[in-house]
Amino acid sequence: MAAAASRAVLVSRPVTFVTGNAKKLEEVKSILGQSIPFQSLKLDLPELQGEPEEISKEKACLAAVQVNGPVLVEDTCLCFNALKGLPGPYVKWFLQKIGHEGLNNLLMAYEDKSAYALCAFSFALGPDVEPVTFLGKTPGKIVPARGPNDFGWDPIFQPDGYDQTYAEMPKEEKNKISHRSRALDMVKSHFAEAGYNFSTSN
Ligand SMILES: Nc1ncnc2c1ncn2[C@H]1C[C@H](O)[C@@H](COP(=O)(O)OP(=O)(O)OP(=O)(O)O)O1
Ligand SMILES: [Mg+2]
Repeated sequence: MAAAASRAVLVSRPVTFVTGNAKKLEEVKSILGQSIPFQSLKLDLPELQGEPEEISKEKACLAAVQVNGPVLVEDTCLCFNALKGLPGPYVKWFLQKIGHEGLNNLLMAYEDKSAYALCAFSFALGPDVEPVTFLGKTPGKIVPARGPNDFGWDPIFQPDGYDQTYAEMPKEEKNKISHRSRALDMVKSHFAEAGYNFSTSN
Protein backbone atom coordinates (compact mmCIF):
# COMPACT_ATOMS: atom_id res chain seq x y z
CA MET A 1 0.00 0.00 0.00
CA ALA A 2 2.64 2.48 1.10
CA ALA A 3 4.79 1.58 -1.91
CA ALA A 4 1.91 2.15 -4.31
CA ALA A 5 1.02 5.45 -2.64
CA SER A 6 4.58 6.73 -2.95
CA ARG A 7 4.54 5.97 -6.68
CA ALA A 8 1.09 7.52 -7.19
CA VAL A 9 0.51 8.78 -10.73
CA LEU A 10 -1.79 11.80 -10.75
CA VAL A 11 -4.24 11.79 -13.65
CA SER A 12 -6.32 14.90 -14.16
CA ARG A 13 -9.40 13.12 -15.54
CA PRO A 14 -11.49 10.18 -14.34
CA VAL A 15 -11.38 6.88 -16.26
CA THR A 16 -14.12 6.49 -18.86
CA PHE A 17 -15.33 2.99 -19.73
CA VAL A 18 -16.47 3.20 -23.35
CA THR A 19 -18.99 0.64 -24.60
CA GLY A 20 -22.15 0.52 -26.68
CA ASN A 21 -23.41 -2.49 -24.68
CA ALA A 22 -25.53 -1.76 -21.59
CA LYS A 23 -25.29 -5.35 -20.30
CA LYS A 24 -21.50 -5.28 -20.44
CA LEU A 25 -21.51 -2.03 -18.49
CA GLU A 26 -23.82 -3.57 -15.88
CA GLU A 27 -21.40 -6.50 -15.38
CA VAL A 28 -18.32 -4.26 -15.22
CA LYS A 29 -20.03 -2.07 -12.59
CA SER A 30 -21.02 -5.01 -10.48
CA ILE A 31 -17.59 -6.69 -10.71
CA LEU A 32 -15.56 -3.53 -10.02
CA GLY A 33 -17.80 -2.19 -7.24
CA GLN A 34 -15.99 0.77 -5.73
CA SER A 35 -12.51 -0.59 -6.52
CA ILE A 36 -11.93 1.64 -9.57
CA PRO A 37 -14.09 4.78 -9.81
CA PHE A 38 -15.10 5.29 -13.42
CA GLN A 39 -17.67 6.98 -15.60
CA SER A 40 -19.13 5.46 -18.73
CA LEU A 41 -19.74 6.64 -22.26
CA LYS A 42 -22.12 4.88 -24.63
CA LEU A 43 -20.35 4.74 -27.96
CA ASP A 44 -20.23 1.92 -30.48
CA LEU A 45 -16.62 2.09 -31.62
CA PRO A 46 -15.55 0.63 -34.96
CA GLU A 47 -13.65 -2.65 -34.61
CA LEU A 48 -10.81 -3.76 -36.85
CA GLN A 49 -10.43 -7.34 -37.96
CA GLY A 50 -7.60 -9.28 -36.39
CA GLU A 51 -6.52 -10.94 -33.16
CA PRO A 52 -8.57 -10.11 -30.02
CA GLU A 53 -5.69 -8.26 -28.37
CA GLU A 54 -5.13 -5.97 -31.38
CA ILE A 55 -8.85 -5.26 -31.78
CA SER A 56 -9.09 -4.29 -28.12
CA LYS A 57 -5.96 -2.08 -28.24
CA GLU A 58 -7.21 -0.31 -31.36
CA LYS A 59 -10.58 0.26 -29.68
CA ALA A 60 -8.75 1.90 -26.74
CA CYS A 61 -6.82 4.20 -29.09
CA LEU A 62 -10.05 5.31 -30.82
CA ALA A 63 -11.80 5.77 -27.46
CA ALA A 64 -8.91 7.81 -26.01
CA VAL A 65 -9.10 10.21 -28.98
CA GLN A 66 -12.87 10.60 -28.53
CA VAL A 67 -12.66 11.12 -24.78
CA ASN A 68 -9.31 12.92 -24.79
CA GLY A 69 -8.46 11.29 -21.48
CA PRO A 70 -7.96 7.93 -19.75
CA VAL A 71 -10.17 5.16 -21.13
CA LEU A 72 -10.99 1.54 -20.54
CA VAL A 73 -12.56 -0.60 -23.28
CA GLU A 74 -13.29 -4.26 -23.66
CA ASP A 75 -13.74 -6.71 -26.49
CA THR A 76 -15.38 -10.07 -25.98
CA CYS A 77 -14.80 -13.22 -28.03
CA LEU A 78 -16.38 -16.66 -28.08
CA CYS A 79 -13.87 -19.11 -29.50
CA PHE A 80 -14.66 -22.66 -30.69
CA ASN A 81 -11.67 -25.00 -30.44
CA ALA A 82 -12.86 -27.13 -33.39
CA LEU A 83 -12.84 -23.95 -35.49
CA LYS A 84 -9.40 -22.86 -34.29
CA GLY A 85 -10.76 -19.96 -32.25
CA LEU A 86 -13.51 -18.71 -34.61
CA PRO A 87 -15.98 -17.02 -34.49
CA GLY A 88 -13.88 -15.30 -31.80
CA PRO A 89 -14.16 -11.49 -32.06
CA TYR A 90 -16.80 -11.85 -34.81
CA VAL A 91 -19.29 -13.65 -32.56
CA LYS A 92 -21.47 -10.53 -32.36
CA TRP A 93 -22.22 -10.70 -36.09
CA PHE A 94 -22.61 -14.48 -36.10
CA LEU A 95 -25.09 -14.15 -33.24
CA GLN A 96 -27.04 -11.44 -35.05
CA LYS A 97 -27.26 -13.44 -38.28
CA ILE A 98 -27.56 -17.09 -37.23
CA GLY A 99 -28.52 -17.00 -33.54
CA HIS A 100 -27.91 -19.61 -30.84
CA GLU A 101 -29.07 -22.48 -33.00
CA GLY A 102 -26.86 -21.46 -35.91
CA LEU A 103 -23.85 -21.20 -33.57
CA ASN A 104 -24.56 -24.75 -32.33
CA ASN A 105 -24.97 -25.95 -35.92
CA LEU A 106 -21.50 -24.67 -36.80
CA LEU A 107 -20.18 -27.45 -34.56
CA MET A 108 -22.48 -30.16 -35.90
CA ALA A 109 -19.73 -31.77 -37.98
CA TYR A 110 -17.34 -31.90 -35.02
CA GLU A 111 -17.21 -34.09 -31.95
CA ASP A 112 -15.33 -31.37 -30.08
CA LYS A 113 -17.82 -28.86 -28.64
CA SER A 114 -15.25 -27.22 -26.38
CA ALA A 115 -14.89 -23.46 -26.45
CA TYR A 116 -13.58 -20.58 -24.42
CA ALA A 117 -14.88 -17.14 -23.59
CA LEU A 118 -12.20 -14.49 -23.89
CA CYS A 119 -12.27 -10.94 -22.68
CA ALA A 120 -9.66 -8.36 -23.66
CA PHE A 121 -9.67 -5.13 -21.64
CA SER A 122 -7.42 -2.32 -22.81
CA PHE A 123 -6.56 0.72 -20.79
CA ALA A 124 -5.01 3.88 -22.26
CA LEU A 125 -4.01 6.89 -20.16
CA GLY A 126 -4.72 9.22 -23.09
CA PRO A 127 -4.70 9.61 -26.88
CA ASP A 128 -0.93 9.45 -27.28
CA VAL A 129 -0.22 6.66 -24.82
CA GLU A 130 0.18 3.01 -25.85
CA PRO A 131 -2.68 0.97 -24.30
CA VAL A 132 -2.05 -1.97 -21.97
CA THR A 133 -4.16 -5.10 -22.43
CA PHE A 134 -5.45 -7.69 -19.94
CA LEU A 135 -6.85 -11.02 -21.13
CA GLY A 136 -9.30 -13.17 -19.15
CA LYS A 137 -10.29 -16.63 -20.33
CA THR A 138 -12.94 -19.10 -19.15
CA PRO A 139 -13.03 -22.60 -20.70
CA GLY A 140 -16.32 -24.40 -21.34
CA LYS A 141 -18.47 -25.95 -24.05
CA ILE A 142 -21.19 -24.96 -26.52
CA VAL A 143 -24.63 -26.40 -25.72
CA PRO A 144 -28.19 -25.91 -27.04
CA ALA A 145 -29.55 -22.69 -25.49
CA ARG A 146 -30.72 -22.88 -21.86
CA GLY A 147 -31.75 -20.07 -19.53
CA PRO A 148 -32.87 -16.45 -19.92
CA ASN A 149 -32.10 -14.89 -23.27
CA ASP A 150 -31.11 -11.40 -22.19
CA PHE A 151 -27.37 -11.32 -22.80
CA GLY A 152 -25.65 -12.35 -26.01
CA TRP A 153 -24.48 -15.95 -26.15
CA ASP A 154 -24.79 -16.61 -22.40
CA PRO A 155 -27.46 -19.35 -22.96
CA ILE A 156 -25.16 -21.52 -25.12
CA PHE A 157 -21.95 -21.32 -23.05
CA GLN A 158 -21.53 -23.80 -20.19
CA PRO A 159 -18.33 -23.17 -18.24
CA ASP A 160 -16.22 -26.23 -17.27
CA GLY A 161 -17.09 -27.61 -13.84
CA TYR A 162 -20.69 -26.30 -13.96
CA ASP A 163 -24.02 -27.91 -14.93
CA GLN A 164 -25.50 -24.53 -15.77
CA THR A 165 -24.97 -22.21 -18.71
CA TYR A 166 -23.80 -18.63 -18.05
CA ALA A 167 -27.46 -17.58 -18.57
CA GLU A 168 -28.75 -20.05 -15.95
CA MET A 169 -26.16 -19.15 -13.31
CA PRO A 170 -26.94 -16.55 -10.65
CA LYS A 171 -25.17 -13.33 -11.68
CA GLU A 172 -22.88 -13.32 -8.59
CA GLU A 173 -21.78 -16.86 -9.41
CA LYS A 174 -21.11 -16.03 -13.09
CA ASN A 175 -19.23 -12.88 -12.10
CA LYS A 176 -16.88 -14.95 -9.89
CA ILE A 177 -15.63 -17.13 -12.73
CA SER A 178 -16.38 -15.25 -15.93
CA HIS A 179 -13.83 -14.26 -18.57
CA ARG A 180 -14.77 -10.65 -17.76
CA SER A 181 -14.10 -10.92 -14.02
CA ARG A 182 -10.77 -12.70 -14.65
CA ALA A 183 -9.63 -9.89 -16.94
CA LEU A 184 -10.91 -7.26 -14.49
CA ASP A 185 -8.91 -8.88 -11.66
CA MET A 186 -5.81 -8.09 -13.72
CA VAL A 187 -7.03 -4.55 -14.42
CA LYS A 188 -7.52 -4.04 -10.66
CA SER A 189 -4.03 -5.38 -9.88
CA HIS A 190 -2.52 -3.11 -12.53
CA PHE A 191 -4.28 -0.06 -11.07
CA ALA A 192 -3.22 -0.96 -7.53
CA GLU A 193 0.37 -1.53 -8.66
CA ALA A 194 0.57 1.69 -10.70
CA GLY A 195 -1.08 3.71 -7.92
CA TYR A 196 -3.05 5.93 -10.32
CA ASN A 197 -4.86 8.78 -8.63
CA PHE A 198 -7.67 9.85 -10.93
CA SER A 199 -9.36 13.18 -10.46
CA THR A 200 -13.12 12.69 -10.29
CA SER A 201 -13.94 16.39 -10.25
CA ASN A 202 -14.24 16.55 -14.03
N1 LIG B 1 -20.43 -12.00 -20.94
C1 LIG B 1 -21.05 -12.16 -22.10
N2 LIG B 1 -21.90 -13.16 -22.21
C2 LIG B 1 -22.59 -13.32 -23.33
N3 LIG B 1 -22.50 -12.55 -24.41
C3 LIG B 1 -21.64 -11.54 -24.35
C4 LIG B 1 -20.89 -11.30 -23.19
N4 LIG B 1 -20.15 -10.20 -23.41
C5 LIG B 1 -20.43 -9.80 -24.65
N5 LIG B 1 -21.33 -10.59 -25.21
C6 LIG B 1 -21.83 -10.51 -26.57
C7 LIG B 1 -22.23 -9.14 -26.97
C8 LIG B 1 -21.75 -9.08 -28.40
O1 LIG B 1 -22.72 -9.73 -29.23
C9 LIG B 1 -20.50 -9.93 -28.42
C10 LIG B 1 -19.22 -9.20 -28.07
O2 LIG B 1 -18.94 -8.19 -28.99
P1 LIG B 1 -18.25 -6.86 -28.48
O3 LIG B 1 -17.81 -6.07 -29.65
O4 LIG B 1 -17.24 -7.19 -27.42
O5 LIG B 1 -19.48 -6.15 -27.72
P2 LIG B 1 -20.42 -4.96 -28.13
O6 LIG B 1 -20.15 -4.53 -29.55
O7 LIG B 1 -21.81 -5.39 -27.78
O8 LIG B 1 -20.00 -3.82 -27.13
P3 LIG B 1 -18.76 -2.77 -27.31
O9 LIG B 1 -19.41 -1.47 -27.67
O10 LIG B 1 -18.12 -2.74 -25.93
O11 LIG B 1 -17.85 -3.31 -28.38
O12 LIG B 1 -20.71 -10.89 -27.39
MG1 LIG C 1 -18.33 -4.09 -30.30
